[in-house]
Amino acid sequence: MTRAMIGVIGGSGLYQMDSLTEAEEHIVETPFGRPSDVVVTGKVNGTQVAFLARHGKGHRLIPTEIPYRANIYALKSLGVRYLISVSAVGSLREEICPLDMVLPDQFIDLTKHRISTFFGNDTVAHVSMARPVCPMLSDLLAQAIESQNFTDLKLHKGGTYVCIEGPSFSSVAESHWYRSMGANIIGMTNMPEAKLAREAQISYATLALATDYDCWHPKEEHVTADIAIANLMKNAEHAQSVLSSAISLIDQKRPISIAHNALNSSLVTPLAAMSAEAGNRLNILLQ
Ligand SMILES: CSC[C@H]1O[C@H](OP(=O)(O)O)[C@H](O)[C@@H]1O
Ligand SMILES: Nc1ncnc2[nH]cnc12
Repeated sequence: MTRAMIGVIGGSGLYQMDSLTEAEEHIVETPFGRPSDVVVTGKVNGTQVAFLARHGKGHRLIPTEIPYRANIYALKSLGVRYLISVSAVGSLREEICPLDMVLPDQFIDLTKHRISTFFGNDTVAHVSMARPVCPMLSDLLAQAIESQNFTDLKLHKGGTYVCIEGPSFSSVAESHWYRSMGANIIGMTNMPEAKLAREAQISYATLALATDYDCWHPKEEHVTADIAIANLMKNAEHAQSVLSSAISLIDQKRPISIAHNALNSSLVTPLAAMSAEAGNRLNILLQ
């Protein structure tokens, strides 16, 4: 099967990569089931990339239903070492306007119904999530955004993404509560995705695209799916050009990431003490 060092997970509004040539679709089976959709491999400016639509083509999966483990495992089994997550988010800050881009560097996980680890069943590991985003990868995304000279949006480097279970949007009280926690943006999908990427030793960074002001803002309309979707289309167009440029930069620089050897200091169960089945299951993550 074709291998790719760089992976892209496309969120709401981003169901394919326009710049991908020589596209091949792969139905990937994993010990954690099938991913959200086929993984599409192909070339962007000559660099091999693997793309996966997080909600499936046609947006069929609510955030709770997304097979996060299968998605990350499938990408890792295709050779992915750098993963760009593209996500629609609500803004929890006045200065982050709809259409702006944010490169979050922290997450708060408020999800309730998702399995957030590959471990268990005979294997124990505790990875560090102190710095969940790879700073070098995020810097390359920033360079790619700046190289586009967008005039209609701002880039915000850093910030905290609070991840809720959804699929309903928040109440006004919750929205104020997230602001009081110090969160800057809100979404429903980056957890447990970022945790699983770390367990799979994949460098992870999010390109967050603001669609709305959630519902805390005294003057702006409370978010609805229609409001978010109206901005998603413009955001997706911006994201396509950023991705092409970021992929070339990542291929040139291939930055070292703490994620790449995250399991060196985190695996508690010695490989020799695991069952053969558990060892095989984790083999891909350990590569
Ligand atoms: C259609 S707006 C709400 C939807 O968009 C975000 O998804 P993604 O991160 O995949 O772009 C948000 O988390 C919700 O799932
Ligand atoms: N306000 C919001 N809350 C949660 N997820 C979102 N995705 C886009 N806007 C959002």
